[in-house]
Amino acid sequence: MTTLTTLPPSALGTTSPSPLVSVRGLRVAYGDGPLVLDGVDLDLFPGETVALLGSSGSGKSTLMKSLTGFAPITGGSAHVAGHDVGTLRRGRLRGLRADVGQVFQQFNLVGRLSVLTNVLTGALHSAGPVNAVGGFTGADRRRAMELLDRVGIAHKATDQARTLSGGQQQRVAIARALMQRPRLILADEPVASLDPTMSHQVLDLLQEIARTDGIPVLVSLHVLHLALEHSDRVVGLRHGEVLVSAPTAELDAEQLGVVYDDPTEAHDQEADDADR
Ligand SMILES: Nc1ncnc2c1ncn2[C@@H]1O[C@H](COP(=O)(O)OP(=O)(O)OP(=O)(O)O)[C@@H](O)[C@H]1O
Repeated sequence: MTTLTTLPPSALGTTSPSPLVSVRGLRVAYGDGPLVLDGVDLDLFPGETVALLGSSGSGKSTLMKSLTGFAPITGGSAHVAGHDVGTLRRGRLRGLRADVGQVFQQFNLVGRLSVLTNVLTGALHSAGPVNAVGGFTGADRRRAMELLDRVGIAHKATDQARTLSGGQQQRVAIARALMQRPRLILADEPVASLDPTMSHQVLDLLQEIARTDGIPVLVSLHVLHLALEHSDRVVGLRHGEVLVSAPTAELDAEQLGVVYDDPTEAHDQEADDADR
């Protein structure tokens, strides 16, 4: 089995920033079950987009959940924006989760609410109970509109979210994540429900946000060539272990085949994507 690991460019040189996320020897098991993550190391640096690849069941979602305290850490450590996730008690998890913007495959918008209100709900992560009840401020509304403008759908602000296309809904979800002023963005299969054109647009947007705002973006993807086109670094998981961690520019589809149970899986995905 081949393990391909090189340091990210941002980790080289004397002026390199500290990682915002630092995971070492992470082990996760659900209940009495087997280890789902087995000794995972991961660093995420400001401004980089890291694609997370692996077969179904390899542990991609679990790794993301472990960064927000939603997965049972049984060994090793995960530090996220200054939080030591494995040691946080329930009350402190709120602070961690306010620092992490999340984007999901099914967008997770409230369909009957307006696009603008959906974006505003991102502000609730940092609001205390009084603010949450008291409504949103004018400054909140202005910021939400600016974010909708940034993601290209300000003209849809008053529409019900359920009336938007999938690609538009995912843009709303990204604006909502930005509303909470995240220090990290986790995107779990954000384009799995989108056509190829929309997929490229959404991934371009995430990469632009990472670069412009200096926020690390960790994005799990099933389609290999999307990872090669839209990331600065690739981390490949297989059966809960990191087999590949290298700058995207140093990788090709052949090398990434090692992360799949069936090496042809990677190439089949590209054919599937082209057929859609
Ligand atoms: N809440 C849970 N309880 C028990 N087992 C779980 C739970 N969540 C995930 N698992 C198991 O952990 C393993 C990894 O699952 P995970 O969802 O992290 O994989 P994945 O790589 O994200 O897969 P996919 O690409 O299909 O989303 C699987 O064997 C899964 O059955």
